[in-house]
Amino acid sequence: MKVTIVGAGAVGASCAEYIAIKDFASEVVLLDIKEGYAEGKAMDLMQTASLNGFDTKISGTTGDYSRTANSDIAVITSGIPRKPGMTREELIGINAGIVKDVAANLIKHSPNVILIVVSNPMDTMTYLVHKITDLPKERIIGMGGALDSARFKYRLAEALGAPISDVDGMVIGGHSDTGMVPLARHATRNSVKVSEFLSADRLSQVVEDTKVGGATLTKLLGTSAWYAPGAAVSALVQAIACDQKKLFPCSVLLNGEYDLKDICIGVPVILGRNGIEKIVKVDLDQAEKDKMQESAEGVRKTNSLLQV
Ligand SMILES: NC(=O)C1=CN([C@@H]2O[C@H](COP(=O)(O)OP(=O)(O)OC[C@H]3O[C@@H](n4cnc5c(N)ncnc54)[C@H](O)[C@@H]3O)[C@@H](O)[C@H]2O)C=CC1
Ligand SMILES: O=C([O-])CC(=O)C(=O)O
Repeated sequence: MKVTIVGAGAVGASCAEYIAIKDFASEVVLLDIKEGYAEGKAMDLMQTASLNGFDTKISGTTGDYSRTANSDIAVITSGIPRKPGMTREELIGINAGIVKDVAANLIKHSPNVILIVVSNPMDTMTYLVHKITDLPKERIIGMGGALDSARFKYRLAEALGAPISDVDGMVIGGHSDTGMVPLARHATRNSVKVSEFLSADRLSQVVEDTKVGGATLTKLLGTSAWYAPGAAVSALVQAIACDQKKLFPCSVLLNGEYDLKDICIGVPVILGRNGIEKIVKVDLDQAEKDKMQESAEGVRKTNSLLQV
């Protein structure tokens, strides 16, 4: 199993580290445009192999896509992150050009690749990759919901005073400060609805804290987060590589599902060796449906800025 990660920055390197530690891939190639950067990150990570006990071979290259040839899975983490006070949508001007170029290069050398798009604004970048490539839609996956759901579980556990392993919950919708739709009505503590433990006010605080999860960390760190994003990407890569048939919310191209068409937005999917193996329909009530449509409007507004 060969995995390429383009963009050896904070998220790309974190993702490579988690993939290596989980030890399911034979090879990880890091590629960056900054001279020597991917090579340096790869060497540093390889020097953790004997300490962390993995056999995954990690290598780095400055811009040589021939080294990525025949990748099974490729992750796009190239592009600029936001600074405090910015929205993800403001990154579109620079990141659209980068993602376009990177996706074309990856597919040229690995026509059978499954692409995971991470660069922001992620739903729009995922849509862009659909527009400019002819990869089947099952092989283009945007990562956002897996991370947002992990943050939702963190906030739920905090409010409940419970261990995170007791908590389950999912976030669908757009990966943006206003567009996320945390499914609070469906969240559980060991099968019991969280509304049995939390007041409506406390639960809506959890929802709001979840939606601004990325912005909160960007303010604290001066740039956006990388550990949880890297872990979330590695979980998707593992689900595909190991044919796990796991369910994650991912940004995928919809054709009528959730009453949406010609848009990439977060919905629950089953991930396996073929990429997106199924889009899962969750029963939403009217308020949740309305939030999903509102979220889609926001994503469409950003999509309209694309020049494709
Ligand atoms: N979808 C999600 O849930 C998340 C998305 N992100 C996004 O991921 C992206 C990366 O974030 P960080 O790793 O923190 O940024 P970073 O600045 O640490 O790393 C980005 C890397 O991309 C490289 N790069 C730029 N243009 C390139 C090109 N044409 N080819 C190859 N490499 C290129 C840069 O040299 C840099 O090393 C950002 O757009 C950020 O907003 C970050 C966290 C979560
Ligand atoms: O907040 C950001 O800009 C990066 C990101 O998408 C996240 O951490 O959720």
